Amino acid sequence: MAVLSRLMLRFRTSSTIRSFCTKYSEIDLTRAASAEALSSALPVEDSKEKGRNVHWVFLGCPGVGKGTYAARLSNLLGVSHIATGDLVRQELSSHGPLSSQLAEIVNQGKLISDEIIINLLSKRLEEIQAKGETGFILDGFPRTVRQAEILEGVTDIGLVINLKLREEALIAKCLGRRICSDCGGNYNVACIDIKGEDGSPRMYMPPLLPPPNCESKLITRSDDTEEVVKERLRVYNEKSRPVEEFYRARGKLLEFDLPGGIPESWTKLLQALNLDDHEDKKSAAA
Ligand SMILES: Nc1ncnc2c1ncn2[C@@H]1O[C@H](COP(=O)(O)OP(=O)(O)O)[C@@H](O)[C@H]1O
Repeated sequence: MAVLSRLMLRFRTSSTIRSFCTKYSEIDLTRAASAEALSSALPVEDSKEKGRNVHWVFLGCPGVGKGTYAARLSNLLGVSHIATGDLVRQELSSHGPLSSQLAEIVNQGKLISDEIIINLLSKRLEEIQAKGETGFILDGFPRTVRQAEILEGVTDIGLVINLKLREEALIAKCLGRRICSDCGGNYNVACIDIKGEDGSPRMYMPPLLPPPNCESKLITRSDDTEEVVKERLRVYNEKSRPVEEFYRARGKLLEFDLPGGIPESWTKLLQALNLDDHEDKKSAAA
């Protein structure tokens, strides 16, 4: 508890918080800045039901496929998938008081402040708790060592899966990403075929094309331009790469090199997680 109080104190008195207090008076900053908010929103553990104790995190560069595999795994284990990038995009589309400031940060490829992201995450965790759920898979959080410390102070993360892919494939995947503006389906028009060099295997990822009824409704994320993707990769290396080390040092990091497209990678990921005998795996992949 003392550790948590110290974290909260540091969190509350930082200059970032003070500047946001002045700038974004619309949001409840005491709550936003409080690790306590996150702590109280976290579901209470109950080991009796399947997946309820899963408190896992997906790490990895932009475009690596965190969303795809976190969603499939959540489906398989019957727990909530919480993607902080989706929470940010929801906030943007709500056209609330924070929207224009957030849009500027996201479209520059920068990170949202810890306090705003924790505020959004706390609200989502409260919704999950209200539904009586206790397990979750986080995707896109933590993204800084500070966020990791705050999370570590309020819950015990069991496993951190670090997805890895070569940088040229990451850029191609981000640029090929498409979303159906009608059904929200995620697709990718990139066909990635990278020849193996120096003993590394060939990397082949076929496109994930939309069904005919989505074809005319495809949109691209505003931060998926080449310039912004490169900045997001730079920011990942600067701010999020140390988070890998944070969890490696605690023996929680599972490194996973994606071998290729979704079917092959999903099968190998389940093997790495010792979930390959899971009875529901076929339906989860649907
Ligand atoms: N934990 C976080 N901390 C700060 N900013 C975040 C966080 N999660 C998401 N964001 C913001 O939302 C944007 C989109 O996030 P996400 O969809 O996870 O992107 P990516 O494809 O780069 O992994 C990020 O570039 C960042 O501006």
